[in-house]
Amino acid sequence: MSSSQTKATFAIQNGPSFEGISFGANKSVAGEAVFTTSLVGYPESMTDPSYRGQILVFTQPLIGNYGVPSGDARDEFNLLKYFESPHIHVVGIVVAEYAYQYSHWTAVESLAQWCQREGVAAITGVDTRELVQYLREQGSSLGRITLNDQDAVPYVNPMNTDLVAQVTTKKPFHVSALAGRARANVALIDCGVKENIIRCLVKRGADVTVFPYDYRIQDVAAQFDGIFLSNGPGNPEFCQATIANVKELLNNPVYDRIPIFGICLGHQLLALASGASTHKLKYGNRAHNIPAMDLTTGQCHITSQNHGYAVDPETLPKDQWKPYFVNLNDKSNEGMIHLQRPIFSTQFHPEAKGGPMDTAILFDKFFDNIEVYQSDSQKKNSISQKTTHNGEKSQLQKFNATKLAKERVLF
Ligand SMILES: NC(=O)CC[C@H](N)C(=O)O
Repeated sequence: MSSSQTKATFAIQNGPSFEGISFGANKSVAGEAVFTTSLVGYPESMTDPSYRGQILVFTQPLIGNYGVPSGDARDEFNLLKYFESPHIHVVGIVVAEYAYQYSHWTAVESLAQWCQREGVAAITGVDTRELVQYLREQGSSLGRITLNDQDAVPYVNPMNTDLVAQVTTKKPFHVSALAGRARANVALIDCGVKENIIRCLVKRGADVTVFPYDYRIQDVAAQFDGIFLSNGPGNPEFCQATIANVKELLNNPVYDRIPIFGICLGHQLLALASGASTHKLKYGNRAHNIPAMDLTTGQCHITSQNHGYAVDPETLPKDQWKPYFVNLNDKSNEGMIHLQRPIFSTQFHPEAKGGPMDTAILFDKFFDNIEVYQSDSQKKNSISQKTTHNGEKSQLQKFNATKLAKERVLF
């Protein structure tokens, strides 16, 4: 250790402590300690809003070697090219060996510089094998990073707070398909959506309107060809307003042809809205190579995942739903499909960029459902009649997508 380096400690509540060196912000932090076995994708993972409030331990020993790409770079849809959201959401990271030298054609700064700028703590020199063995046996635990010249901060459990409220867009915004390519209008409920999910939709020809997580989506459903429920952080039970809104979509027969697709938290919210339950997993699934079997075909897909909760498949109403995918490692539920309606959801991330793209085909399935719905104009019209009949007047008239913000509204 050189004289310019700051010593740091990573401690687990009621568990072991590890000494190391700080390479991040000059700040002590606390959160839920979780681990990922992904080999690549630290910029994507750290900016994924689903990681809000967590301290992320990387089992890949060398981290930082390809630096950090530009957070300003945009693609042809004006979406962030390299990040999943504009800022880092983990409160801290723990690595075995930080690569002080980085090299990559997209890199504009080092991981250390990025963490310092974003106020994120980072510690290197930790035996992450020993640490992860502990977390695997003990289950996910609270942890904290303390810079040794500072007082330790109290342990906090981010799962006791409404994290989705912190990451959802504050106002609706709109992302358009390329000119001349639009073939569907999709409403996306933003519980902490990743940029690549929006990209997967607009790339296939959707004009996407993104709504705050508690927006009464049933009031505007008439003007959309499909509804998407996003990923997001924390315990799904905190999203009571979203659950109530989705429940109305599920229970009112007027909506019974509208396609719905949910990913990760979106899957859990659909399950809760259907009357099923969720539980916290012992230590969650965070990796890019988790096998999930499609129960309708018997095929196994290698999937990207990042979740701490799971749906209890036996609590799904059997006359309406069947499990769609199952995790071949721990046998947890990985998705569900409606028996009568064009609705399905997955616990894994079919869009995930750091990992395999085996299941991106599920976005095509959503668009197939949308096409069927679009050709059923009678059904679509009955929704607009319902929304006007109620005296709640559809917000269709006053809702003009072209006037909306073009990116997420942070404050
Ligand atoms: N990536 C996600 O959407 C995570 C969902 C939920 N917060 C969980 O941890 O299970």
